[in-house]
Amino acid sequence: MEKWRAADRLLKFSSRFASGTKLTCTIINYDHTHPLVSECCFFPIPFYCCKSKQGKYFYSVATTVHRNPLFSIISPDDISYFKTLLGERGVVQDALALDAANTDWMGKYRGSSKLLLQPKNTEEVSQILKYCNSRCLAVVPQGGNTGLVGGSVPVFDEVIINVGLMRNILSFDKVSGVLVCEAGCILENLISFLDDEGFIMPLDLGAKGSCQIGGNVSTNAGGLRLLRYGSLHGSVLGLEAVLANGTVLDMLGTLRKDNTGYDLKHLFIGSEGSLGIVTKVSILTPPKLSSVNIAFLACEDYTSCQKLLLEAKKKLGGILSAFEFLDSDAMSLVLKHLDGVRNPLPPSIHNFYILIETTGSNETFDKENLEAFLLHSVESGLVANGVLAQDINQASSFWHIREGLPEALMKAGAVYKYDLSLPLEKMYDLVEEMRVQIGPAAKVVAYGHLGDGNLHLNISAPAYDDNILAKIEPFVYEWTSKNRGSISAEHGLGLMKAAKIHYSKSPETVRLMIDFDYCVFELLPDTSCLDDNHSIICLCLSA
Ligand SMILES: O=C(O)CC[C@@H](O)C(=O)O
Ligand SMILES: [Zn+2]
Repeated sequence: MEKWRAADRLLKFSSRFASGTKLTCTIINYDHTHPLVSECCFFPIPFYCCKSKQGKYFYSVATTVHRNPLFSIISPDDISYFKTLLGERGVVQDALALDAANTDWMGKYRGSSKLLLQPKNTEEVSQILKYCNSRCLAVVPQGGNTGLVGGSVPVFDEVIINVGLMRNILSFDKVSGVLVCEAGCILENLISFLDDEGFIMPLDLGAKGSCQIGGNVSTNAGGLRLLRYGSLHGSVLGLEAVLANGTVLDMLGTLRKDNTGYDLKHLFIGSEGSLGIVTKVSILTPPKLSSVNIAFLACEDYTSCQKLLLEAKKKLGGILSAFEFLDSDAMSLVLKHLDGVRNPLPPSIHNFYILIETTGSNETFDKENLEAFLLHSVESGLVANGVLAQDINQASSFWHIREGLPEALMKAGAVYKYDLSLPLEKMYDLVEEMRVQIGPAAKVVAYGHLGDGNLHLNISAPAYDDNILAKIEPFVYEWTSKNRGSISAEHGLGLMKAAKIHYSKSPETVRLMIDFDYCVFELLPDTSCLDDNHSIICLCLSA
């Protein structure tokens, strides 16, 4: 009987979910003979919790190809209900718009939703969720759909709820620097609003032109300024969220200090929409500092990059606002595939490139400080070559090299993306070992936020190929786990890594997450559980 334990546990969990909850399940290292899992081992499978007419809960499993017939299909009555609730504009059934919403930014994950809903306020979000819950309609929350791990698109035909029409800035307090806004605000719009007010967002990332702040918060997006301003767990002072059953949770505080009980907002930051839909956010923003300086440097070895980071922290201190790196393969790729990009340090290609940004309030001092740092780094042999941006255009051309990498990779062909946190001293060992592991079949391209230990390991190949994938995984996850890294530094788990959580979280931690979610939220989030044999059963809430 031992061998049925994983499946039994799955069954036990299923009775805990609200009827209509759709889950994705992957069973790893488990006996293939159980009827439940025999056909679906090693694949994420949709898993539905249903309520029978007698009120008894049961589960039903479909393969990745077949949709579970027990799960409700959108009916004309549902459409009428949503049109009455949201108006024509809020109910999108147009094929082109749906295709865009069903497909992730990389074109790698694709759902088949027939319905996209666009609520205009929290009450509408609440009504939608209450209705979908009662009708057994699966939903998937979506922001700007810029995610890289398949977390923002439907797995099958879930109703997509996009809060993009909820884009009002509700208040801004100059003295405290607290901005309160709706979840659908585009990050770049918030950045320019704050710029006019003399403030900045503590968050900046390449996808700023289309990502939404609700999605940023739900995925705990890291980005380029984390080194200076910390993670969103520090900057987000409050939020409002709607649970799967329609309950609105008002946690929209604007206070820096509030020690009254558990700080529940933190559960929503980074929970990838699994606990509910974030509808409003209050965020602490720092004042804009007048002097921004950027240097683009080259190092010949990874040890020098690490030493340079330490020196930068010591010599530039509080004004250091970014420390990004790319290796020579990343540089070659960006030069080849992005129009108008040129190497600021011609003519030769160096092994590593570092972008250092300082942000301060004393223009003369800050510039001289960075110049002196650069000079000293060249003299001491840490830096092979370097250049300081002379104007804003040159500064943005430096940033373009780093921020343009995801786009350059897309242009180069197929790409396998890994977003890892690793101890700094080990980080580049993985890249080198991966090169040996992969051989000539693909290019291993490394870049990332060196200042906060976040490596973006990208494997670029002419086309997707299972043989290449088999060389990458589970090697990359095992390596990361062995070195006590995280398999998701800032992109989240999504569909890509929901089943891999055990590489970064202990069985006890994962089990606590699940038990907690059941007790408090009466649902299961995008997470995993372990059976008693330490096989992994991963469950990922889509509704
Ligand atoms: O392309 C990637 O792997 C990382 C994307 C993004 O997080 C970045 O830092 O540019
Ligand atoms: Zn990043």
